[in-house]
Amino acid sequence: MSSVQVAVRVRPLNEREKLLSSKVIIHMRGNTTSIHKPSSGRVDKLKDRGKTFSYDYSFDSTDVDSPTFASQAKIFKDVGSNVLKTAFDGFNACVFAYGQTGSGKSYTMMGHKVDKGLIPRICDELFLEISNRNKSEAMSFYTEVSYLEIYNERVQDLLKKRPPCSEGGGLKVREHPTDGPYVENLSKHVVQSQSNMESLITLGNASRTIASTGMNDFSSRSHTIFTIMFTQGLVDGELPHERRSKIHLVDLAGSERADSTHTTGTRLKEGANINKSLVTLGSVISALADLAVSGQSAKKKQIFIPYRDSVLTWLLKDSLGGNSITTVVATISPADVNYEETLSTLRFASRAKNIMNTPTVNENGSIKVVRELQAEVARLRSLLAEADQVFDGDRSTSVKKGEKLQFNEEKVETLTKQWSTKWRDAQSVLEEESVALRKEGIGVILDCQLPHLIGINEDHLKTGIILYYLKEGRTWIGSDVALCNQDIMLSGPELLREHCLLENCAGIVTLLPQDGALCSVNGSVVTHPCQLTQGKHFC
Ligand SMILES: Nc1ncnc2c1ncn2[C@@H]1O[C@H](COP(=O)(O)OP(=O)(O)OP(=O)(O)O)[C@@H](O)[C@H]1O
Repeated sequence: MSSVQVAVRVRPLNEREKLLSSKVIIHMRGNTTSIHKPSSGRVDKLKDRGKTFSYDYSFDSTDVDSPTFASQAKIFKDVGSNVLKTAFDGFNACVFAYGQTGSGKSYTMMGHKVDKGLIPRICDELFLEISNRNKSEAMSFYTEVSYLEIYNERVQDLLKKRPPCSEGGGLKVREHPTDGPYVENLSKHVVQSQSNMESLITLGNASRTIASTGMNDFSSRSHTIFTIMFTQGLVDGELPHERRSKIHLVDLAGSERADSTHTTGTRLKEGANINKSLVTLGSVISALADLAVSGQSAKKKQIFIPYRDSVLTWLLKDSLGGNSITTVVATISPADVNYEETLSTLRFASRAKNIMNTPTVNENGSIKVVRELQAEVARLRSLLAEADQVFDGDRSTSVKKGEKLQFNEEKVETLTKQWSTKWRDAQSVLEEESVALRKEGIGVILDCQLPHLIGINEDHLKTGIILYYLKEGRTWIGSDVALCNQDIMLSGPELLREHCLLENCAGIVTLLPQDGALCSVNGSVVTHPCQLTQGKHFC
């Protein structure tokens, strides 16, 4: 069992709060956070209106010159590095940022280019650690990411263009009998470097639903979940090991109050949906907290956790009360004008502390079987050795044990081989640089982030489709009788020996037809250099 870790972070006063001459009502000391109610008169002043909460971390980011200032690097050191340790140990991890609109959730999770937040720092450190471990251990790694947003209770893939939710383009959430809730058809991208990861983050962020509200000029109007699926493989002696972990990094939309955000129309509808999932999140957290304190009592059986009441809680089911090591970062404003919202966030964070999760190391099931068989092999071997020393006259028992031993040994060998082949295949996908085949429904989808050509035979009765991956530099296309070797060899009546060449310069591909060669793009004949883009039909 592991309790949810809770951190609270207070940001500096913003320009609006300064214009309103707001007072700072948040004070942090060690792990505690105190809030003081803004006074409205002399009588108020006489009462002690301060409330103090204790958390795992209280991060004070109000004043960059203060010796206790909590920078982005400090948040990563205390929260992010723990996430990575958890993942390398084979557990699932989750961090989610919760707080009022404009309180610093996106700043904490994503940050800015020059002041990176948790997500980019975790990704950078992940690849740094992978390269360190690659040097010293016989280990290999396989990393995939997905990025989604939940907008108006619909799930949208941020890494793949699909019809907008308003046109019925939302993805479906389903439940796997053992792996739990998942998003059907959500794209997963194989990532092999930090720069690869950075491009995907930039791509996803550009697709987020953001708008200006009264509280924040760049307010996130959706909840986002950035997920890293991380697998480690190792053959230690004869024994294979495979551990998988999922890291969910969640940036929630802000809790709204129509009066403070001056919302109307679309923004109001968004606000209602954001509130719906945040209210459900609050109910789930309260129910889980009750569950943790109810021990073995009869009341425990009556506690219902309303995960299914919102898409957000349904997808985060495992991170809340399940198989994950989870951290909540509650972000708050220091200003007196936000007293009510801030107090409500601090109370939410306090309740979240009570949640108990049950993280377990995620091992590949077939490898568990190999381990158990190995243990059985060792046991049978020692029984046979004992029987040889003290011959008890019962040969048939020894023969049976010997046969079982041989059977188990063969099974261990076969399963180990099967796993090694599967793992090697996964690794070769990485080597082929981001080219991956994915089953989708009854079809197969090709994910390729590099420039490529797909060759379709003119004879429609032939079913072979060839993928030509376009390397950086020049790719020559011609016939097999050309004077110099052609990279792509085709055949056909009008094909010249050296027909054309494709020049790939940092992902920009230009077609250069040779003199007299018949080339066409989207049905128009091309005789001069022409830039090709995704989806063009080139003959
Ligand atoms: N710790 C901090 N230090 C400096 N600036 C901060 C900090 N936290 C937030 N800010 C600034 O405050 C503004 C609002 O922050 P941010 O967009 O992260 O809020 P949010 O909670 O994600 O809001 P929303 O829910 O509306 O998306 C941004 O301009 C951000 O740069």
